[in-house]
Amino acid sequence: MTVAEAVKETVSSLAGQTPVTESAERSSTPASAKDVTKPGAPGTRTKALENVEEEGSAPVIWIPVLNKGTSFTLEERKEKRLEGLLPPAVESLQLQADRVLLQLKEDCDTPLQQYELLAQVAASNETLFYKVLIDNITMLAPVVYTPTVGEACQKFDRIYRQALGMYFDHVHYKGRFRQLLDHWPSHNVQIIVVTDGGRILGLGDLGTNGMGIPIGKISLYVSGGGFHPEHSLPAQLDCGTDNEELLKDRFYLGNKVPRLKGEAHMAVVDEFVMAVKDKWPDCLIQFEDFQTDQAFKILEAYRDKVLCFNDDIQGTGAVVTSGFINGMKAQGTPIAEARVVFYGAGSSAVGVASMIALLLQQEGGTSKEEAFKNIYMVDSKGLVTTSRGDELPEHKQVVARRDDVPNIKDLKEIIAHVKPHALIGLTGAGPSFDKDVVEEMCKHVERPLIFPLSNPTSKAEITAEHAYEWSGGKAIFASGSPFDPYKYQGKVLEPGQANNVFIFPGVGFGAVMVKSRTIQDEMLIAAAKGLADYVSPEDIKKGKIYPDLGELRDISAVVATAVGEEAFRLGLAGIPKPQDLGKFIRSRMWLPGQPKFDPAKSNMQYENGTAGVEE
Ligand SMILES: O=C([O-])CC(=O)C(=O)O
Ligand SMILES: [Mg+2]
Repeated sequence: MTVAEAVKETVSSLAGQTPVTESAERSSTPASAKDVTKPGAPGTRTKALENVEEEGSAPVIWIPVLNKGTSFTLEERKEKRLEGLLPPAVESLQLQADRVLLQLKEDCDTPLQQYELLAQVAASNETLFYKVLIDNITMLAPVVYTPTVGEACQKFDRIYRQALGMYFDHVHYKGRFRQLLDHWPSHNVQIIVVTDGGRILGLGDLGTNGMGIPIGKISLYVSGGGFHPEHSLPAQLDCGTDNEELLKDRFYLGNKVPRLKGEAHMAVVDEFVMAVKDKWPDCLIQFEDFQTDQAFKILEAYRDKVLCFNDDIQGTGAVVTSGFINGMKAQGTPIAEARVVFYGAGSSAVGVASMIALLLQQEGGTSKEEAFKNIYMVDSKGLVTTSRGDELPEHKQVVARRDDVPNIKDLKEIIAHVKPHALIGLTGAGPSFDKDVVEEMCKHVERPLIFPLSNPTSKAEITAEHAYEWSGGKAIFASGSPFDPYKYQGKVLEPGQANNVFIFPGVGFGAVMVKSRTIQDEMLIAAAKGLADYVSPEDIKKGKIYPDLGELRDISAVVATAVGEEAFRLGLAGIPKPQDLGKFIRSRMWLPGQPKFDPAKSNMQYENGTAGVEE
């Protein structure tokens, strides 16, 4: 006798009735106890009951994007056949959120435990997850995102409970990616963050463990940018891994094959991009944490063809450009005169340098060559020059110095030679700005910009404490991972967070809402300026050059509007121009507990005279 039959027999004997029919029992009795998956356990995105499978729909409490859990009213429980599937209390979303907050505070000893708890909530009830995240973004961004997400990626295969996104596995499914996309339950995906795990933060090749990054970025696209969760998709390209430890790890979840290189790698990326464009032509693809060479190749291949950008090259480029604009204001240095030393010459460093050079071009009316004259890149061999005798990869050739600079290797000596206004660390290598380096910076500029941007915290080039102590409290400090405020001689100094989280949610939302065909660097400069203007002149004078993360939603609305405006200016937007673009953007930002935006119910006015009709 199967479990289902046993249950039926018990039910009918208790009720003194003939056995209930299959259809009459379908919302209460599992066909097989083995098949029943509790909400939040693996497999809930799909079907868990045999009879449900036949009918093609699972109870709504098992679909994370639709589940409201104990918030379903008695009427809804009746209508959706949920009676008996929930405890009696009908709770508000706020009360549900209070419970999660209590659990986060009282039941979790470490940020990683909080990460795991939140992942569990996300896997069963996305509305609740986003309510908690949005209302507590300052406290929880460091949990779902940098720096805790770094640890979560390192341990992804150990703490794994839920897929939470899609995996494009080249070993088993190459040639079938388009078909795989049809398995994703949402029919309208507007934003995808994709990685191949090749260079996760400053932690190197983490293979499929890198999936934590798309999941974390997507949670900020929704909480910070305003996308509806149903319109978002975290994606992992499994291209193998060269990480020896993972290859030996019995829990590792990816294919244990060497990482694809060159054309074979590009073929997998290409199949993915083409599949997405075929299924969701207006969807934005954000490339994330690919190895430097591949990151540039991928960006060059698609930047003018499809709606996409690379967050490490362009997102980081824009966020640092924003801090640079405000930092120069705080210093009183005209932008066109500012000299910048980059410690590191990977994708992010070259991305930031190129973005700052574009700003210098725009502001100073200079040529590209002229703009690059104020930029000095340093890699493991010292100053990057065309004359130092090694063969430079393409991305370094753009930023290599062509003039007659000496071949210096030591960072302190380079600073003594260049006398920079800003020192930007993007090595991914950990502490490297020592006391001598900071003191040398201070010899030439009253308030030097010191930006240790490598993530997570352990990879930062210098801590806030050291930067403030060694500069006598003078440094204008911003880091990629958050640092706590620091008390220097009785004065509380607030480190800024120069993380692309201030840029990507707004850039993505703005570009998608105006249906931009592509994303151009001018749009990222517009984002950088929008972010820079968000900070008040009084704060800038005090050395506070970035806003607070607590304002992320409002910041993203401002960034999205600036990006949308620029898309219209460049002739890339695919909708008529709304009379009030800011209002248009804000009206579309989703909040938990609210229905999806319905264009039919909107009465937006457009510059071309149309009204009401939107998409
Ligand atoms: O994820 C972050 O915090 C910023 C980023 O893109 C990186 O470090 O690769
Ligand atoms: Mg990144």
